[in-house]
Amino acid sequence: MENGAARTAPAVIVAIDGPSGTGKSSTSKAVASQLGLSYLDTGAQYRAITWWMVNNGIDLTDPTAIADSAGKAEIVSGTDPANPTISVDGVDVAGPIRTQEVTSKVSAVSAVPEVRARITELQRSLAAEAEHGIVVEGRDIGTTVLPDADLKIFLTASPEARAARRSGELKGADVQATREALLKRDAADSSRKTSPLAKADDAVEVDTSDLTLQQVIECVVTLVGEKRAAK
Ligand SMILES: Nc1ncnc2c1ncn2[C@@H]1O[C@H](COP(=O)(O)OP(=O)(O)OP(=O)(O)O)[C@@H](O)[C@H]1O
Ligand SMILES: Nc1ccn([C@H]2C[C@H](O)[C@@H](COP(=O)(O)O)O2)c(=O)n1
Repeated sequence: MENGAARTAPAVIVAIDGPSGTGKSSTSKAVASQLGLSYLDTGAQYRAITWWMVNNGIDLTDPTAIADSAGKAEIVSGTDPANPTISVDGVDVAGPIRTQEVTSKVSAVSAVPEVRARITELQRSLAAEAEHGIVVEGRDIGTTVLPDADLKIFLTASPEARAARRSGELKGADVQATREALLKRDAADSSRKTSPLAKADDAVEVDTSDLTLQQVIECVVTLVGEKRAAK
């Protein structure tokens, strides 16, 4: 659908969840662009708060210290799918939040209930402000952040496919080590007490292991079209 046509369609809220490397960001950004919707990468928000805590010397082995500083950083997300942005206290952190250090620490920070409450509030207000609708991707969007979303998708892929994708991105990183790191983060994200990574009962599960990115995008665009037609 052209963007002009999308503007006349009813606003739609799409939640896309799933483990790391299943294609959430790539799919969500493309679907939002194609349909004229806003786009929110919630993982970037958890990474941003983790980056702030690392930079401010917070002891990340101490959940109380994490909880005490959960409200201190000002996190701002730009929701244009053509130019998604993320800043902390006015500093563009799009690059720094992707370091190995932040990646290895984000699960510990995002497991703390006070952090989740703060970030969930931000996510809900961004979704409420999105005039034409929004695609929000993460781990708990369909189950917790936006339980009334019009469409919920849960993307999966085999650990092998996900590791191969990520190793390609990291230019020759060891596939086995990448696979272990992905599985370790998934285990931590799935086993935390507060809003763990989980498929909502009413989510559509899409296994992307043997699909091209384009096929996944087309599948989600079709599902959004069906939901809109039924509205
Ligand atoms: N269906 C697909 N086939 C092949 N490669 C894909 C597919 N989907 C995504 N990719 C590639 O896999 C990599 C990871 O995708 P993406 O960042 O969208 O995943 P993600 O689920 O958002 O991961 P994370 O949760 O870790 O941020 C990217 O390089 C992307 O281009
Ligand atoms: N809704 C969300 C989104 C992300 N997280 C946490 C768990 C992830 O390991 C981390 C980074 O996410 P990514 O950039 O890999 O998508 O953030 C979460 O707990 N809830």
